Amino acid sequence: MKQESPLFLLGLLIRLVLVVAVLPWTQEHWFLPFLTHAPASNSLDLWSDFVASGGASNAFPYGFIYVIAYAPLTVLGNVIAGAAGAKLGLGLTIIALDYAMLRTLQAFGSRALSGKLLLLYWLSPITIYIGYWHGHLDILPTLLLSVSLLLLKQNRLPFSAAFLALAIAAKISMVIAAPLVFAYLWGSPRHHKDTIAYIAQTVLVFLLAFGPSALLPGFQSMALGTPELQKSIALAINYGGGLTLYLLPMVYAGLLLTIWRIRRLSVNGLLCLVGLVFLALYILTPAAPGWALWFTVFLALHTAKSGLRAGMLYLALNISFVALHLLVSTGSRLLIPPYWNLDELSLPAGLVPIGEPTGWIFSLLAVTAVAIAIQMFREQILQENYHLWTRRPFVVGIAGDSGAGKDTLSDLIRDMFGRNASSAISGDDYHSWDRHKPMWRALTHLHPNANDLVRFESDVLALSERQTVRAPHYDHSVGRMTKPHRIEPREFVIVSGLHALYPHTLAQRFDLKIFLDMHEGLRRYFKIRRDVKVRGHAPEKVLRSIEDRYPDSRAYIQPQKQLADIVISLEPVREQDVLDFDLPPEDIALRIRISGRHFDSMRSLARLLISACGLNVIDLVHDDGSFELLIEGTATKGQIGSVVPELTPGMAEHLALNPNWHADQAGLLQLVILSQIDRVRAAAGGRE
Ligand SMILES: Nc1ncnc2c1ncn2[C@@H]1O[C@H](COP(=O)(O)OP(=O)(O)O)[C@@H](O)[C@H]1O
Ligand SMILES: O=C(COP(=O)(O)O)[C@H](O)[C@H](O)COP(=O)(O)O
Repeated sequence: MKQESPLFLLGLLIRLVLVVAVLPWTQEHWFLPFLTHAPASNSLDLWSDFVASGGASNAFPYGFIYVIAYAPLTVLGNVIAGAAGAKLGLGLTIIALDYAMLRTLQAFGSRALSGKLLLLYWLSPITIYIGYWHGHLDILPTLLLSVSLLLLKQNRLPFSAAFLALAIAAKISMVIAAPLVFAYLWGSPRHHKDTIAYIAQTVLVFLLAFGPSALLPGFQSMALGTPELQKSIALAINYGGGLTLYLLPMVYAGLLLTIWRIRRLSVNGLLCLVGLVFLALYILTPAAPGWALWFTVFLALHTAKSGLRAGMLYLALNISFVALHLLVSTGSRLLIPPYWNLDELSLPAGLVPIGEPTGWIFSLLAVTAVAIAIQMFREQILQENYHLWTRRPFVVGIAGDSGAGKDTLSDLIRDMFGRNASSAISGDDYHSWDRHKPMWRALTHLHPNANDLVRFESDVLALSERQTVRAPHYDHSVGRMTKPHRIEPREFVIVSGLHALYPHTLAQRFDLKIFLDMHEGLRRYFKIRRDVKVRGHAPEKVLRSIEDRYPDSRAYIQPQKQLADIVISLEPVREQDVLDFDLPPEDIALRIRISGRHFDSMRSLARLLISACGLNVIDLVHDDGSFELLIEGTATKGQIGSVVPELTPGMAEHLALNPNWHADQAGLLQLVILSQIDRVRAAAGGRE
């Protein structure tokens, strides 16, 4: 075991002492007799055989998943050392599963959370009470479900589905988590298409894992006939006249609707909702103490990420839970002197309560649980930055002169987030006339009046409000308007165009405003090569149009630079390279010059580019707080991708499953934009 920290050793010591020194009533009267009888059973129907041998009819309402997990060490211990060995074997199995649970929780969070989870989970009075004093075996389904959610976070969907199925096969009540997982997948752009397959895999593995037990009469009567499922409607408001309001189903439906409303839930948000569902199940039904473990793992994770107030609430919940169940649930008896029977404690007789003391304690527990639920929902769902700006798209505006690289940068951004999470709209599609119209003798494309900026602005605003638009389309290969095309609203909307930042009301709507201020010689090089080779123009016509457009560029394009959050310029390292229009672009070494006002986000990028990619990065911070960053050198796609987790840890769930990172300055531009989007995310109230 890797956890040598004092807190871990303390938790392990407490567990070992309790395993040795106390015998829980549930284990003594139910679980140990059933598990030690299993080898003697002469049929697969362990449950019928056990009852026929005089065992309790409700001793082990669990299927083969539980038997496979808990029987080996229990039976081995029984063979070696009789009842004491069986108890030790079962106790060690619970500790092993508990340790796996701790490691799974630590895998969810960053390293900083590992220490907190030792305190919040490994030393939680709830987890110790349930597993070692009350003796319930709920750690198994809880662990299986948590592993399923961790695999989901790691995008390993088939394995996640399998573990979800095993969790439900282990404990049917776990099924209430399944619709939440399915709704998360359905609302996620990166996993939407995998939802049906995930559900099918879950059902298939469940049938394989649960089927063998479910076919056995003994299991049916012991496990399926129990009143457990009835408990889910136990708390109801009866209005009379046959009208009853079932509270748990109502709360559950509300949480499911929350996922539907949020559209793009993060895994953190899903974990929070699963924890809330289990918390509601515990508070709104006469739940067995073991059910509290199901929500405790999620509350521990939330508390580890939250602050002191969450910690105090979590402590109050733990204390009230243990106090309540020491009074109302079976416990243990001591196996060492003075051999006290502690399986049922009660308050001192002299205490004259007002009402039921346990009622007061349970009410305190319920109030604490509701307070935690509200805080979790607020912090992990409402405030969680994912929700803040997945309610509306994140809109990036890119302006610049003709040939400055607007469409190229738009594609580079979409390569990071994926086409199913990003949409693009181009100002070129809003030219007022086709290429060969006589109007172009009076106006250039750079003049605002030569473009339908009213419709351009209206369509961009519609997309930013999550409305689908039918945009016009200008086909550069033929030089005229063709069939309009649908643009769906996605999480990221990339707006590029000569006048993208020109309408002030439009510029205010952008979350990130970029101006491309390409080196003039390089721009001419790129524009001539593109307009001649791709758009079919004559070289002399392109050169003439560059000159003719210069006044409009100064009047309408360049002023947009002032509105930009960041100005990006591409420059040739060797000026003479761009004079040779026949020189292939890949032979031209480029340098990126960035200027803006938010240098902090650029500082961490600069540091990473130097350390991880060995690039030459010079940063200049001016007296007015603005900065310039010069980046020169080459980087492989692998280096670009390797920088991302450290540069923008909070962006992981927004990126495509397999982002298309580019090499060299195209990849560097991707990192610059990603770090700027992350900066805006953090400023919008995000954390991490
Ligand atoms: N960062 C870049 N790296 C390499 N080539 C670029 C880059 N930006 C633009 N180009 C090239 O310059 C030409 C014009 O780019 P484009 O994106 O069409 O500009 P705009 O959309 O601003 O008119 C294209 O041929 C493109 O390949
Ligand atoms: O200046 C531009 C704007 O496009 P961009 O910013 O992409 O250069 C183009 O010349 C016009 O769109 C007309 O296109 P065409 O020259 O094909 O008629």
